[in-house]
Amino acid sequence: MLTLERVWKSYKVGTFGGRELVAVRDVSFSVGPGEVVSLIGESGSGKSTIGRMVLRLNSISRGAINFQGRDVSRLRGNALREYYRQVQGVFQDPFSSYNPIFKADRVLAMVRDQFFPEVKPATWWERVDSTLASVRLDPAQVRNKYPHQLSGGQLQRMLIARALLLDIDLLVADEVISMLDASTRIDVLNLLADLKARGLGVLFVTHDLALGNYISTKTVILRKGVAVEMGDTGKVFANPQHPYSRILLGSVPQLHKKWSEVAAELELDNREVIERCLYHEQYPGECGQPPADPQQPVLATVESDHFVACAQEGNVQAGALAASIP
Ligand SMILES: Nc1ncnc2c1ncn2[C@@H]1O[C@H](COP(=O)(O)OP(=O)(O)OP(=O)(O)O)[C@@H](O)[C@H]1O
Repeated sequence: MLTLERVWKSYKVGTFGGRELVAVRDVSFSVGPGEVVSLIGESGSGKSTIGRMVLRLNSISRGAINFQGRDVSRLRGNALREYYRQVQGVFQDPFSSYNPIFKADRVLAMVRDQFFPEVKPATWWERVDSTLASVRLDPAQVRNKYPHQLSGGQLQRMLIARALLLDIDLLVADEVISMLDASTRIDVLNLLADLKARGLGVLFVTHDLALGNYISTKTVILRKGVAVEMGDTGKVFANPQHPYSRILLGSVPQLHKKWSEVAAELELDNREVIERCLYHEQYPGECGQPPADPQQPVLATVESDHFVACAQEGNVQAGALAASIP
């Protein structure tokens, strides 16, 4: 359904945009129907940039994102409108996604006006009510409310309901859980599991390993814009191969640990001697050096549905080395 093929993103930064920051480097993966794919990584690893490129909120510097066989960056007019009917995003801060002066009713009416003008109002409102009920919202309680009269969890579920009304195929869920309180978190997580069961694909952006492990079928571990390891969630979590993933996933059982503590350990790892590079056991070349053949795959196979990058990828040294787009 959704495929990223060797996607890069660089931002112009610094005074007058004189410097380039490579936020995403040569990342490829796919999301199929009924699949939840977690993008996991620390702050600044490029997770949101990938989500935003999928939603066309950021352009792609190199590579391609295809949805149902069509290059997303080439969609225009009706084809683009149809894309947004099929692919929607929900973000961390549900408050910022609403116009504060629009009641929920008005937002939901706009979906009909924009995408389904042929549906009769009575039929539309029946559809709205059953969709709200399906995300465990009481239509009578939420439809006539302004955003500030609803809780974060209710707003988040409203956004998911809006996406469902569009009958989407793919949801980009960017840190949708982080701002919610504990009981609402479980609700929204269970809702995402329902979506998976209905056959929707979900790109689940998170810095929370336990959440990623709980919800996803596939995991992509990002560091400094590089996918250092990816594959079937069970396999990646049970048998991590990249030095970064090993420390990162080694911290999963210690759920009390703060991200900053894990990050401090990871910085230590940068100075560790890398004993084994599975990637270079499969492909010729030297760790940390760009391959002679740019077409060479960026990940080696660990086992079926489980892939790993060079052990130096994503490290400080390698990041500096590959700072420019070829
Ligand atoms: N519009 C922008 N202009 C310049 N640099 C940007 C822009 N957006 C993101 N970046 C940079 O790109 C890198 C990746 O950012 P991104 O937001 O994708 O990371 P992230 O993994 O989602 O982080 P977080 O979990 O903190 O949201 C960071 O170094 C960030 O500072």
